Amino acid sequence: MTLVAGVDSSTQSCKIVILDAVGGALVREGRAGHPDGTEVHPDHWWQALSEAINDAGGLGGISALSVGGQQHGMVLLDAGGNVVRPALLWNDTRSAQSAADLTAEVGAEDFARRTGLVPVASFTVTKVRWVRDHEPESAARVAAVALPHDWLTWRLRGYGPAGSSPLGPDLEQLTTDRSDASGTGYWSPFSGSYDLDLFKLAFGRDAREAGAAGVPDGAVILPRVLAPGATAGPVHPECFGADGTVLHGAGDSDIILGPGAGDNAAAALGLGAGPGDVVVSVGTSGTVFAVAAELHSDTTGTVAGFADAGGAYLPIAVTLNAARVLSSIAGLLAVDFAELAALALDAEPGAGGVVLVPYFEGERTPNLPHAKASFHGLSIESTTRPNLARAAIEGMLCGLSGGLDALQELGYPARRLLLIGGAVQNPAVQRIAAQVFDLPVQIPTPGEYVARGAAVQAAWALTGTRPGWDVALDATPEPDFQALISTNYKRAASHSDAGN
Ligand SMILES: Nc1ncnc2c1ncn2[C@@H]1O[C@H](COP(=O)(O)OP(=O)(O)O)[C@@H](O)[C@H]1O
Ligand SMILES: O=C(CO)[C@@H](O)[C@H](O)COP(=O)(O)O
Repeated sequence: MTLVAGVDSSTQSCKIVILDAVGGALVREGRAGHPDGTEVHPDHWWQALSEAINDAGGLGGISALSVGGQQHGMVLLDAGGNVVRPALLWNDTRSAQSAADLTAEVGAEDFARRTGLVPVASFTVTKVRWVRDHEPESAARVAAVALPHDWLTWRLRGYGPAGSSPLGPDLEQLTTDRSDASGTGYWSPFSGSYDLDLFKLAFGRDAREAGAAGVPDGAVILPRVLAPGATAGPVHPECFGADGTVLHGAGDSDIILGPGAGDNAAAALGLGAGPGDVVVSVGTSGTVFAVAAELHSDTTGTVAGFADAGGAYLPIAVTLNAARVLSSIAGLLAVDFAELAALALDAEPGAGGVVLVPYFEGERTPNLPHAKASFHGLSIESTTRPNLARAAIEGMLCGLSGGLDALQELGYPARRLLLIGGAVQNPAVQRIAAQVFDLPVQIPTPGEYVARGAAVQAAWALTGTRPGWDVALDATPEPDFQALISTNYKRAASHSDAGN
Protein backbone atom coordinates (compact mmCIF):
# COMPACT_ATOMS: atom_id res chain seq x y z
CA MET A 1 0.00 0.00 0.00
CA THR A 2 1.38 3.45 -0.91
CA LEU A 3 0.94 5.85 2.02
CA VAL A 4 0.73 9.62 1.90
CA ALA A 5 0.51 12.06 4.81
CA GLY A 6 -1.14 15.43 5.27
CA VAL A 7 -0.52 17.91 8.08
CA ASP A 8 -2.78 20.67 9.40
CA SER A 9 -0.72 23.04 11.52
CA SER A 10 -3.73 25.07 12.68
CA THR A 11 -4.16 27.75 15.30
CA GLN A 12 -4.92 25.47 18.22
CA SER A 13 -3.21 22.22 17.25
CA CYS A 14 -1.20 20.19 14.78
CA LYS A 15 -2.88 17.18 13.18
CA ILE A 16 -1.47 14.58 10.80
CA VAL A 17 -3.39 11.99 8.79
CA ILE A 18 -1.74 9.08 7.00
CA LEU A 19 -3.83 7.74 4.14
CA ASP A 20 -3.83 5.06 1.47
CA ALA A 21 -2.85 6.98 -1.68
CA VAL A 22 -5.34 4.89 -3.64
CA GLY A 23 -8.82 5.77 -2.38
CA GLY A 24 -7.74 7.97 0.54
CA ALA A 25 -8.71 5.60 3.39
CA LEU A 26 -7.39 6.72 6.79
CA VAL A 27 -4.62 4.41 8.03
CA ARG A 28 -3.36 6.25 11.11
CA GLU A 29 -3.36 9.77 12.59
CA GLY A 30 -1.90 11.91 15.35
CA ARG A 31 -2.22 15.31 16.96
CA ALA A 32 -0.60 17.66 19.47
CA GLY A 33 -1.61 21.03 20.92
CA HIS A 34 -0.29 24.51 20.16
CA PRO A 35 0.04 27.18 22.84
CA ASP A 36 -2.68 29.79 23.27
CA GLY A 37 -2.09 33.36 22.21
CA THR A 38 -1.91 35.38 19.03
CA GLU A 39 1.90 35.60 19.13
CA VAL A 40 3.61 32.20 19.01
CA HIS A 41 7.23 31.18 18.49
CA PRO A 42 7.38 28.83 15.45
CA ASP A 43 9.47 26.37 17.49
CA HIS A 44 6.18 25.40 19.18
CA TRP A 45 4.78 24.36 15.79
CA TRP A 46 7.88 22.26 15.12
CA GLN A 47 7.56 20.68 18.56
CA ALA A 48 3.85 19.94 17.98
CA LEU A 49 4.55 18.55 14.49
CA SER A 50 7.17 16.19 16.00
CA GLU A 51 4.71 15.10 18.68
CA ALA A 52 1.87 14.62 16.19
CA ILE A 53 4.14 12.52 13.94
CA ASN A 54 5.14 10.37 16.89
CA ASP A 55 1.50 10.13 17.98
CA ALA A 56 0.71 8.81 14.49
CA GLY A 57 3.41 6.15 14.78
CA GLY A 58 6.13 7.97 12.83
CA LEU A 59 6.72 8.57 9.14
CA GLY A 60 7.78 4.98 8.34
CA GLY A 61 6.40 3.68 5.04
CA ILE A 62 5.20 7.09 3.85
CA SER A 63 6.00 8.10 0.27
CA ALA A 64 4.86 11.75 0.28
CA LEU A 65 3.78 14.42 2.73
CA SER A 66 2.45 17.97 2.49
CA VAL A 67 1.80 20.66 5.11
CA GLY A 68 -1.34 22.78 5.31
CA GLY A 69 -1.45 25.47 7.93
CA GLN A 70 -3.03 28.53 9.46
CA GLN A 71 -2.67 31.43 7.04
CA HIS A 72 -1.05 34.86 7.24
CA GLY A 73 1.20 34.29 10.31
CA MET A 74 4.39 36.35 9.92
CA VAL A 75 7.55 34.27 10.35
CA LEU A 76 10.61 36.54 10.25
CA LEU A 77 14.00 34.90 9.71
CA ASP A 78 17.47 36.39 9.98
CA ALA A 79 20.39 35.50 7.72
CA GLY A 80 21.31 32.66 10.06
CA GLY A 81 17.87 31.05 9.69
CA ASN A 82 16.88 32.06 13.23
CA VAL A 83 13.37 33.25 14.01
CA VAL A 84 13.68 36.99 14.68
CA ARG A 85 10.63 37.33 16.92
CA PRO A 86 7.57 35.19 17.74
CA ALA A 87 5.17 34.97 14.80
CA LEU A 88 2.20 37.33 14.79
CA LEU A 89 -0.78 35.16 13.90
CA TRP A 90 -3.80 35.82 11.66
CA ASN A 91 -5.90 36.67 14.74
CA ASP A 92 -3.45 39.21 16.19
CA THR A 93 -5.04 42.63 15.72
CA ARG A 94 -2.18 44.90 16.80
CA SER A 95 -1.53 45.83 13.17
CA ALA A 96 -5.02 47.35 12.69
CA GLN A 97 -3.60 50.87 12.36
CA SER A 98 -1.00 49.62 9.88
CA ALA A 99 -3.88 48.14 7.84
CA ALA A 100 -5.67 51.49 7.88
CA ASP A 101 -2.44 53.31 6.93
CA LEU A 102 -1.72 50.99 3.99
CA THR A 103 -5.30 51.27 2.77
CA ALA A 104 -5.06 55.06 2.89
CA GLU A 105 -1.69 55.09 1.13
CA VAL A 106 -2.68 52.74 -1.73
CA GLY A 107 -6.47 53.11 -1.83
CA ALA A 108 -8.85 50.20 -1.19
CA GLU A 109 -9.71 49.86 -4.86
CA ASP A 110 -6.10 49.73 -6.01
CA PHE A 111 -5.17 47.29 -3.26
CA ALA A 112 -8.03 44.98 -4.23
CA ARG A 113 -7.18 45.30 -7.92
CA ARG A 114 -3.52 44.44 -7.28
CA THR A 115 -3.81 41.69 -4.65
CA GLY A 116 -7.47 40.69 -4.35
CA LEU A 117 -7.46 42.05 -0.78
CA VAL A 118 -8.20 45.21 1.16
CA PRO A 119 -5.84 45.26 4.17
CA VAL A 120 -7.10 44.14 7.58
CA ALA A 121 -4.93 43.27 10.56
CA SER A 122 -4.92 39.55 9.67
CA PHE A 123 -2.91 39.94 6.48
CA THR A 124 0.86 39.56 6.58
CA VAL A 125 1.47 42.86 4.76
CA THR A 126 0.08 44.77 7.76
CA LYS A 127 2.24 42.80 10.17
CA VAL A 128 5.48 43.61 8.36
CA ARG A 129 4.45 47.28 8.39
CA TRP A 130 3.81 47.02 12.15
CA VAL A 131 7.28 45.55 12.73
CA ARG A 132 8.85 48.28 10.61
CA ASP A 133 7.11 50.94 12.70
CA HIS A 134 7.29 49.41 16.18
CA GLU A 135 10.32 47.13 16.28
CA PRO A 136 12.99 48.65 14.02
CA GLU A 137 15.75 46.48 15.58
CA SER A 138 13.82 43.33 14.62
CA ALA A 139 13.02 44.77 11.19
CA ALA A 140 16.72 45.44 10.55
CA ARG A 141 17.58 41.78 11.20
CA VAL A 142 15.01 40.39 8.76
CA ALA A 143 16.47 38.46 5.84
CA ALA A 144 13.34 36.50 4.85
CA VAL A 145 9.59 36.56 5.53
CA ALA A 146 7.72 33.25 5.44
CA LEU A 147 4.36 31.81 6.47
CA PRO A 148 3.74 28.96 8.92
CA HIS A 149 3.48 26.20 6.31
CA ASP A 150 6.50 27.56 4.40
CA TRP A 151 8.66 27.43 7.50
CA LEU A 152 7.57 23.92 8.50
CA THR A 153 8.18 22.65 4.95
CA TRP A 154 11.66 24.23 4.99
CA ARG A 155 12.42 22.61 8.35
CA LEU A 156 11.26 19.19 7.13
CA ARG A 157 13.62 19.53 4.18
CA GLY A 158 16.46 19.86 6.66
CA TYR A 159 16.94 23.64 6.63
CA GLY A 160 16.99 25.80 9.74
CA PRO A 161 19.43 27.54 12.03
CA ALA A 162 23.03 26.32 11.81
CA GLY A 163 23.67 23.72 14.51
CA SER A 164 20.05 22.62 14.80
CA SER A 165 19.38 21.51 11.23
CA PRO A 166 21.28 19.17 8.90
CA LEU A 167 21.42 21.59 5.94
CA GLY A 168 21.65 24.95 7.72
CA PRO A 169 20.10 28.33 6.95
CA ASP A 170 19.73 28.36 3.15
CA LEU A 171 16.96 30.96 2.77
CA GLU A 172 16.98 30.53 -1.03
CA GLN A 173 15.29 27.18 -0.41
CA LEU A 174 12.15 28.68 1.13
CA THR A 175 8.99 27.72 -0.74
CA THR A 176 5.30 28.48 -0.48
CA ASP A 177 2.26 27.90 -2.69
CA ARG A 178 -0.20 30.21 -4.42
CA SER A 179 -3.01 29.71 -1.87
CA ASP A 180 -0.93 30.87 1.08
CA ALA A 181 0.97 33.51 -0.92
CA SER A 182 -2.40 35.04 -1.81
CA GLY A 183 -3.09 35.76 1.86
CA THR A 184 0.02 37.88 2.32
CA GLY A 185 -1.25 41.07 0.68
CA TYR A 186 1.91 41.33 -1.42
CA TRP A 187 1.17 38.63 -4.00
CA SER A 188 -1.30 38.93 -6.84
CA PRO A 189 -3.70 36.10 -7.67
CA PHE A 190 -4.35 37.94 -10.95
CA SER A 191 -0.75 37.95 -12.20
CA GLY A 192 0.46 34.96 -10.16
CA SER A 193 3.48 36.92 -8.90
CA TYR A 194 4.67 38.97 -5.93
CA ASP A 195 3.85 42.66 -5.89
CA LEU A 196 7.30 43.71 -4.72
CA ASP A 197 6.40 47.40 -4.79
CA LEU A 198 3.70 46.76 -2.21
CA PHE A 199 6.09 44.79 -0.03
CA LYS A 200 8.56 47.67 -0.20
CA LEU A 201 5.87 50.19 0.62
CA ALA A 202 4.87 48.12 3.66
CA PHE A 203 8.29 47.15 5.00
CA GLY A 204 10.54 49.84 3.57
CA ARG A 205 12.99 47.40 1.99
CA ASP A 206 13.37 45.71 -1.38
CA ALA A 207 12.34 42.09 -1.63
CA ARG A 208 12.77 39.30 -4.14
CA GLU A 209 11.45 35.79 -4.64
CA ALA A 210 13.85 33.09 -3.41
CA GLY A 211 16.13 32.02 -6.22
CA ALA A 212 15.55 35.19 -8.29
CA ALA A 213 18.68 36.89 -9.58
CA GLY A 214 19.59 40.48 -10.45
CA VAL A 215 18.06 42.25 -7.47
CA PRO A 216 19.68 44.58 -4.95
CA ASP A 217 21.86 43.16 -2.19
CA GLY A 218 20.09 42.99 1.11
CA ALA A 219 16.68 42.40 -0.47
CA VAL A 220 14.32 40.46 1.78
CA ILE A 221 13.73 36.91 0.50
CA LEU A 222 10.15 35.80 -0.07
CA PRO A 223 9.48 32.07 -0.56
CA ARG A 224 9.41 30.68 -4.10
CA VAL A 225 5.79 30.06 -5.10
CA LEU A 226 5.24 26.45 -6.17
CA ALA A 227 2.50 25.40 -8.58
CA PRO A 228 -0.25 22.93 -7.64
CA GLY A 229 1.07 19.40 -7.97
CA ALA A 230 4.71 20.53 -7.66
CA THR A 231 7.16 19.11 -5.16
CA ALA A 232 9.10 21.16 -2.63
CA GLY A 233 11.84 18.51 -2.44
CA PRO A 234 12.38 15.53 -0.15
CA VAL A 235 12.06 15.29 3.62
CA HIS A 236 15.66 15.25 4.80
CA PRO A 237 16.86 11.74 5.64
CA GLU A 238 18.15 12.94 9.00
CA CYS A 239 15.19 14.95 10.03
CA PHE A 240 15.05 15.44 13.78
CA GLY A 241 12.05 16.53 15.77
CA ALA A 242 12.15 19.33 18.28
CA ASP A 243 12.82 16.85 21.08
CA GLY A 244 15.71 15.27 19.15
CA THR A 245 13.78 12.17 18.06
CA VAL A 246 14.39 11.00 14.50
CA LEU A 247 11.33 11.88 12.43
CA HIS A 248 12.76 10.34 9.30
CA GLY A 249 15.88 8.21 9.45
CA ALA A 250 18.61 7.55 6.89
CA GLY A 251 17.38 3.97 6.47
CA ASP A 252 13.86 5.02 5.55
CA SER A 253 12.76 5.40 1.93
CA ASP A 254 12.48 8.88 0.42
CA ILE A 255 9.52 11.08 1.28
CA ILE A 256 8.52 13.69 -1.31
CA LEU A 257 7.10 16.98 -0.01
CA GLY A 258 4.12 18.59 -1.70
CA PRO A 259 3.88 22.38 -1.98
CA GLY A 260 1.69 22.82 1.11
CA ALA A 261 -1.27 25.21 1.32
CA GLY A 262 -3.21 27.64 3.43
CA ASP A 263 -5.68 25.73 5.57
CA ASN A 264 -8.84 26.85 3.80
CA ALA A 265 -7.48 25.97 0.37
CA ALA A 266 -6.36 22.63 1.74
CA ALA A 267 -9.85 21.99 3.13
CA ALA A 268 -11.31 22.71 -0.33
CA LEU A 269 -8.96 20.08 -1.79
CA GLY A 270 -9.78 17.61 0.98
CA LEU A 271 -13.49 18.04 0.31
CA GLY A 272 -13.12 17.98 -3.45
CA ALA A 273 -15.18 21.21 -3.46
CA GLY A 274 -16.25 22.39 -6.89
CA PRO A 275 -18.34 25.13 -8.52
CA GLY A 276 -21.58 25.74 -6.60
CA ASP A 277 -20.17 24.41 -3.33
CA VAL A 278 -19.79 26.82 -0.46
CA VAL A 279 -17.69 25.60 2.47
CA VAL A 280 -18.28 26.94 5.98
CA SER A 281 -15.62 26.03 8.51
CA VAL A 282 -16.18 26.59 12.22
CA GLY A 283 -12.79 26.27 13.87
CA THR A 284 -10.85 28.96 15.72
CA SER A 285 -11.68 31.13 12.73
CA GLY A 286 -15.02 31.05 10.98
CA THR A 287 -14.64 30.90 7.23
CA VAL A 288 -17.00 30.81 4.29
CA PHE A 289 -15.50 30.22 0.89
CA ALA A 290 -16.07 28.92 -2.62
CA VAL A 291 -13.83 27.47 -5.30
CA ALA A 292 -14.18 29.64 -8.39
CA ALA A 293 -12.80 29.65 -11.93
CA GLU A 294 -12.72 33.47 -11.95
CA LEU A 295 -11.97 36.06 -9.28
CA HIS A 296 -14.01 39.23 -8.77
CA SER A 297 -12.26 41.72 -6.54
CA ASP A 298 -14.34 43.11 -3.68
CA THR A 299 -13.32 46.68 -2.90
CA THR A 300 -15.33 46.59 0.35
CA GLY A 301 -12.90 43.96 1.64
CA THR A 302 -15.68 41.65 2.86
CA VAL A 303 -14.61 38.90 0.49
CA ALA A 304 -10.87 38.38 0.11
CA GLY A 305 -9.75 37.08 -3.27
CA PHE A 306 -7.39 34.22 -2.47
CA ALA A 307 -5.99 31.69 -4.90
CA ASP A 308 -6.85 28.04 -4.24
CA ALA A 309 -4.44 25.11 -4.17
CA GLY A 310 -5.72 23.51 -7.36
CA GLY A 311 -5.14 26.22 -9.96
CA ALA A 312 -8.38 28.18 -9.42
CA TYR A 313 -9.46 30.83 -6.90
CA LEU A 314 -10.82 30.84 -3.35
CA PRO A 315 -12.99 33.89 -2.57
CA ILE A 316 -13.42 33.88 1.21
CA ALA A 317 -14.91 35.79 4.13
CA VAL A 318 -13.38 35.14 7.55
CA THR A 319 -14.50 35.91 11.09
CA LEU A 320 -12.24 36.00 14.13
CA ASN A 321 -14.99 34.70 16.43
CA ALA A 322 -16.10 31.13 15.83
CA ALA A 323 -15.58 27.96 17.94
CA ARG A 324 -14.23 29.93 20.90
CA VAL A 325 -17.53 31.80 21.16
CA LEU A 326 -19.10 28.48 22.09
CA SER A 327 -16.42 27.52 24.60
CA SER A 328 -16.71 30.96 26.17
CA ILE A 329 -20.51 30.81 26.56
CA ALA A 330 -20.35 27.14 27.66
CA GLY A 331 -17.89 28.27 30.36
CA LEU A 332 -20.19 31.10 31.40
CA LEU A 333 -23.11 28.67 31.69
CA ALA A 334 -20.85 26.08 33.38
CA VAL A 335 -21.80 23.33 30.91
CA ASP A 336 -19.92 21.07 28.51
CA PHE A 337 -20.52 21.13 24.73
CA ALA A 338 -23.19 18.41 24.87
CA GLU A 339 -25.11 20.34 27.52
CA LEU A 340 -24.67 23.56 25.56
CA ALA A 341 -26.25 21.83 22.55
CA ALA A 342 -29.14 20.52 24.64
CA LEU A 343 -29.75 23.99 26.08
CA ALA A 344 -29.62 25.68 22.68
CA LEU A 345 -32.03 23.20 21.14
CA ASP A 346 -34.40 23.81 24.04
CA ALA A 347 -34.85 27.45 22.95
CA GLU A 348 -36.92 28.64 20.00
CA PRO A 349 -35.30 29.99 16.80
CA GLY A 350 -34.47 33.64 17.48
CA ALA A 351 -33.67 32.85 21.16
CA GLY A 352 -36.63 34.82 22.48
CA GLY A 353 -35.15 38.00 21.00
CA VAL A 354 -31.72 37.54 22.62
CA VAL A 355 -28.90 38.23 20.17
CA LEU A 356 -25.18 37.76 20.80
CA VAL A 357 -22.98 39.86 18.54
CA PRO A 358 -19.87 37.80 19.24
CA TYR A 359 -16.97 40.21 18.69
CA PHE A 360 -15.02 38.79 21.65
CA GLU A 361 -11.67 39.13 19.90
CA GLY A 362 -12.46 42.23 17.86
CA GLU A 363 -13.66 41.32 14.38
CA ARG A 364 -12.24 41.05 10.90
CA THR A 365 -15.47 40.77 8.86
CA PRO A 366 -16.74 43.41 9.41
CA ASN A 367 -13.39 45.10 10.03
CA LEU A 368 -13.77 46.13 13.70
CA PRO A 369 -10.46 45.12 15.28
CA HIS A 370 -11.15 46.85 18.59
CA ALA A 371 -14.79 45.76 19.01
CA LYS A 372 -16.11 43.76 21.94
CA ALA A 373 -18.99 41.28 22.13
CA SER A 374 -22.43 42.34 23.31
CA PHE A 375 -25.76 40.75 24.18
CA HIS A 376 -28.88 42.47 22.90
CA GLY A 377 -32.56 41.95 23.70
CA LEU A 378 -32.13 40.81 27.29
CA SER A 379 -35.29 41.16 29.36
CA ILE A 380 -36.13 39.46 32.65
CA GLU A 381 -38.19 37.00 30.64
CA SER A 382 -35.75 36.35 27.80
CA THR A 383 -32.66 35.94 29.99
CA THR A 384 -32.72 32.16 30.22
CA ARG A 385 -29.90 29.65 29.91
CA PRO A 386 -31.40 28.09 26.74
CA ASN A 387 -31.73 31.51 25.06
CA LEU A 388 -28.14 32.46 25.92
CA ALA A 389 -26.86 29.13 24.57
CA ARG A 390 -28.87 29.46 21.34
CA ALA A 391 -27.92 33.12 20.90
CA ALA A 392 -24.23 32.12 21.02
CA ILE A 393 -24.65 29.63 18.17
CA GLU A 394 -26.97 31.85 16.14
CA GLY A 395 -24.67 34.89 16.52
CA MET A 396 -21.58 32.95 15.54
CA LEU A 397 -23.29 31.51 12.44
CA CYS A 398 -24.91 34.83 11.45
CA GLY A 399 -21.45 36.39 11.17
CA LEU A 400 -20.75 33.72 8.53
CA SER A 401 -24.09 34.04 6.77
CA GLY A 402 -23.15 37.69 6.11
CA GLY A 403 -20.08 36.32 4.30
CA LEU A 404 -22.26 33.96 2.27
CA ASP A 405 -24.48 36.90 1.25
CA ALA A 406 -21.39 38.81 0.13
CA LEU A 407 -20.13 35.86 -1.96
CA GLN A 408 -23.50 35.57 -3.65
CA GLU A 409 -23.69 39.32 -4.28
CA LEU A 410 -20.35 39.08 -6.08
CA GLY A 411 -21.88 36.47 -8.38
CA TYR A 412 -20.37 33.26 -7.02
CA PRO A 413 -22.87 30.41 -7.34
CA ALA A 414 -24.03 28.71 -4.12
CA ARG A 415 -25.99 25.51 -4.49
CA ARG A 416 -25.07 23.61 -1.33
CA LEU A 417 -23.19 24.37 1.86
CA LEU A 418 -20.60 21.97 3.29
CA LEU A 419 -20.11 22.44 7.02
CA ILE A 420 -16.75 21.46 8.55
CA GLY A 421 -14.47 22.35 11.51
CA GLY A 422 -14.24 21.27 15.14
CA ALA A 423 -17.43 22.97 16.36
CA VAL A 424 -19.53 21.23 13.72
CA GLN A 425 -19.46 18.10 15.87
CA ASN A 426 -21.97 19.96 18.00
CA PRO A 427 -25.50 18.82 17.06
CA ALA A 428 -26.96 22.24 17.82
CA VAL A 429 -24.52 23.88 15.40
CA GLN A 430 -25.64 21.45 12.68
CA ARG A 431 -29.33 22.02 13.33
CA ILE A 432 -29.11 25.79 13.71
CA ALA A 433 -26.96 26.07 10.56
CA ALA A 434 -29.95 24.76 8.60
CA GLN A 435 -31.99 27.60 10.13
CA VAL A 436 -29.44 30.38 9.53
CA PHE A 437 -28.26 29.52 5.98
CA ASP A 438 -30.81 29.62 3.19
CA LEU A 439 -29.08 26.76 1.36
CA PRO A 440 -29.12 22.95 1.64
CA VAL A 441 -26.58 22.10 4.36
CA GLN A 442 -24.49 18.92 4.22
CA ILE A 443 -22.15 17.66 6.92
CA PRO A 444 -19.29 15.53 5.60
CA THR A 445 -18.20 12.59 7.74
CA PRO A 446 -16.17 14.00 10.66
CA GLY A 447 -12.55 14.25 9.63
CA GLU A 448 -9.53 16.46 9.37
CA TYR A 449 -10.30 17.96 5.96
CA VAL A 450 -7.37 20.40 5.98
CA ALA A 451 -4.95 17.56 6.67
CA ARG A 452 -6.75 15.41 4.07
CA GLY A 453 -6.33 18.22 1.54
CA ALA A 454 -2.62 18.37 2.32
CA ALA A 455 -2.53 14.59 1.74
CA VAL A 456 -4.22 15.18 -1.64
CA GLN A 457 -1.29 17.49 -2.44
CA ALA A 458 1.16 14.81 -1.31
CA ALA A 459 -0.45 12.20 -3.58
CA TRP A 460 -0.56 14.72 -6.44
CA ALA A 461 3.14 15.51 -6.06
CA LEU A 462 3.94 11.80 -5.89
CA THR A 463 1.91 10.57 -8.89
CA GLY A 464 1.56 13.70 -11.02
CA THR A 465 -2.23 13.35 -10.91
CA ARG A 466 -4.65 15.01 -8.51
CA PRO A 467 -6.54 12.22 -6.74
CA GLY A 468 -10.33 12.35 -6.53
CA TRP A 469 -11.02 10.62 -3.24
CA ASP A 470 -14.67 10.19 -2.25
CA VAL A 471 -16.07 12.23 0.64
CA ALA A 472 -18.94 10.60 2.50
CA LEU A 473 -21.74 12.64 4.05
CA ASP A 474 -22.58 12.16 7.70
CA ALA A 475 -25.75 14.23 7.92
CA THR A 476 -28.01 16.41 5.81
CA PRO A 477 -30.06 18.49 8.23
CA GLU A 478 -33.63 19.15 7.11
CA PRO A 479 -33.76 22.64 5.46
CA ASP A 480 -35.46 24.90 8.00
CA PHE A 481 -34.49 28.48 7.10
CA GLN A 482 -35.76 30.95 9.71
CA ALA A 483 -35.37 34.47 8.34
CA LEU A 484 -36.00 36.13 11.72
CA ILE A 485 -32.65 34.88 13.05
CA SER A 486 -30.59 36.91 10.60
CA THR A 487 -33.04 39.81 10.59
CA ASN A 488 -32.69 40.17 14.37
CA TYR A 489 -28.94 39.65 14.16
CA LYS A 490 -28.44 42.31 11.48
CA ARG A 491 -30.41 44.83 13.56
CA ALA A 492 -28.37 44.12 16.69
CA ALA A 493 -25.06 44.02 14.81
CA SER A 494 -25.73 47.40 13.20
CA HIS A 495 -25.96 48.90 16.73
CA SER A 496 -22.77 47.11 17.80
CA ASP A 497 -20.95 48.08 14.60
CA ALA A 498 -21.94 51.73 14.99
CA GLY A 499 -20.72 51.73 18.60
CA ASN A 500 -17.36 50.22 17.69
N1 LIG B 1 -18.83 19.59 20.29
C1 LIG B 1 -18.27 20.78 20.15
N2 LIG B 1 -19.02 21.90 20.29
C2 LIG B 1 -18.47 23.13 20.14
N3 LIG B 1 -17.17 23.33 19.86
C3 LIG B 1 -16.38 22.26 19.72
C4 LIG B 1 -16.88 20.94 19.85
N4 LIG B 1 -15.84 20.08 19.63
C5 LIG B 1 -14.75 20.84 19.38
N5 LIG B 1 -15.06 22.15 19.43
C6 LIG B 1 -14.15 23.30 19.23
O1 LIG B 1 -13.55 23.23 17.94
C7 LIG B 1 -12.32 23.96 17.96
C8 LIG B 1 -11.27 23.19 17.20
O2 LIG B 1 -11.69 23.08 15.88
P1 LIG B 1 -10.64 23.01 14.69
O3 LIG B 1 -11.42 23.05 13.42
O4 LIG B 1 -9.73 21.85 14.93
O5 LIG B 1 -9.89 24.39 14.95
P2 LIG B 1 -8.52 24.95 14.37
O6 LIG B 1 -8.35 24.32 13.01
O7 LIG B 1 -8.74 26.40 14.31
O8 LIG B 1 -7.44 24.60 15.34
C9 LIG B 1 -11.95 24.16 19.42
O9 LIG B 1 -12.13 25.54 19.74
C10 LIG B 1 -12.97 23.30 20.18
O10 LIG B 1 -13.32 23.86 21.43
O1 LIG C 1 -7.13 33.83 8.69
C1 LIG C 1 -7.64 32.82 8.23
C2 LIG C 1 -7.97 32.71 6.80
O2 LIG C 1 -7.87 33.93 6.12
C3 LIG C 1 -7.88 31.66 9.14
O3 LIG C 1 -8.74 30.71 8.56
C4 LIG C 1 -6.57 31.04 9.52
O4 LIG C 1 -6.06 30.40 8.38
C5 LIG C 1 -6.68 30.15 10.75
O5 LIG C 1 -7.46 29.04 10.59
P1 LIG C 1 -7.89 28.00 11.74
O6 LIG C 1 -6.72 27.71 12.56
O7 LIG C 1 -9.04 28.60 12.46
O8 LIG C 1 -8.33 26.78 10.96
